[in-house]
Amino acid sequence: MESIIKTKDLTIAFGGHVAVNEVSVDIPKNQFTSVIGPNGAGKTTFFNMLSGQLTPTKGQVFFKGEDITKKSATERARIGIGRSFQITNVFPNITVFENVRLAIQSRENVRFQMLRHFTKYKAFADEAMSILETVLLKDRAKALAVNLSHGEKRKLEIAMLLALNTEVLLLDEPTAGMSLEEVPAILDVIKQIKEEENRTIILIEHKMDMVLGLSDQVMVLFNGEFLAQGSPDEIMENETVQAVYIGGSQDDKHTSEIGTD
Ligand SMILES: Nc1ncnc2c1ncn2[C@@H]1O[C@H](COP(=O)(O)OP(=O)(O)OP(=O)(O)O)[C@@H](O)[C@H]1O
Repeated sequence: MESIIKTKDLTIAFGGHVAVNEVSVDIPKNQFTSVIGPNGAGKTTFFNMLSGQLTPTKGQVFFKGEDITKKSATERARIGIGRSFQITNVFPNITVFENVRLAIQSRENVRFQMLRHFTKYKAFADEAMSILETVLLKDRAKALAVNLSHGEKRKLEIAMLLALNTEVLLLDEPTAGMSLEEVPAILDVIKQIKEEENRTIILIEHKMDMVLGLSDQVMVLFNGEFLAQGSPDEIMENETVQAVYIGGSQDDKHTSEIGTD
């Protein structure tokens, strides 16, 4: 299987604490890979090193064979690695539509300077509406971002990530904090993206049922260490994974399935 992202001995320490320890993995191209592991396993820290928000203490990140370890998050977005925006990147006092349109415009400005004439504006506007339709947020296009529910804000984050139009989408717990009614809608969105677009999706998720239903590949981290990688079935059958993660105490199990953040 062709890999798109590769890590070699990826390590980061905060003070004396090693949060990610010598993780070497291949993330397959055009596949859906989920990163799972109990709270504090190092999932978000690992993601931050893929997206360029954090610089590793040791080790390397490769994208299509190129060493990108020293590239900034902006440079990585430009070459094709996009990460779901935190809500701080959304302008609260403009509409949902305008947020997405501006994200598209910023993407285009990054690639080439363009004249802002009406046809270009219309192309951006049409694309923004199409993305909002994909993420099931078209009905809220005219709402101010500040007035969205938590679940709608997560959808807007995904919309803005799609607006970047990157080859790789990094999604960090897209359903975190959502109400139970909102989760299926966002699952549909992710399924739709997976089925319709030729993209590599890498997702951090606590909800095991979601991971198993959506993923082609699952990667397990535990205490900052790489534990296993394989198909959902292989991961479920892996005895080490069962011992430290799935078969943990009821409290651990609850935490890993439901998530706390
Ligand atoms: N900036 C930081 N400074 C110090 N310690 C950090 C920092 N970021 C993460 N850590 C520590 O690194 C470890 C891994 O954290 P990380 O957030 O990556 O785990 P996680 O698997 O994403 O957890 P969760 O599922 O709870 O989000 C934790 O022990 C955390 O406290």
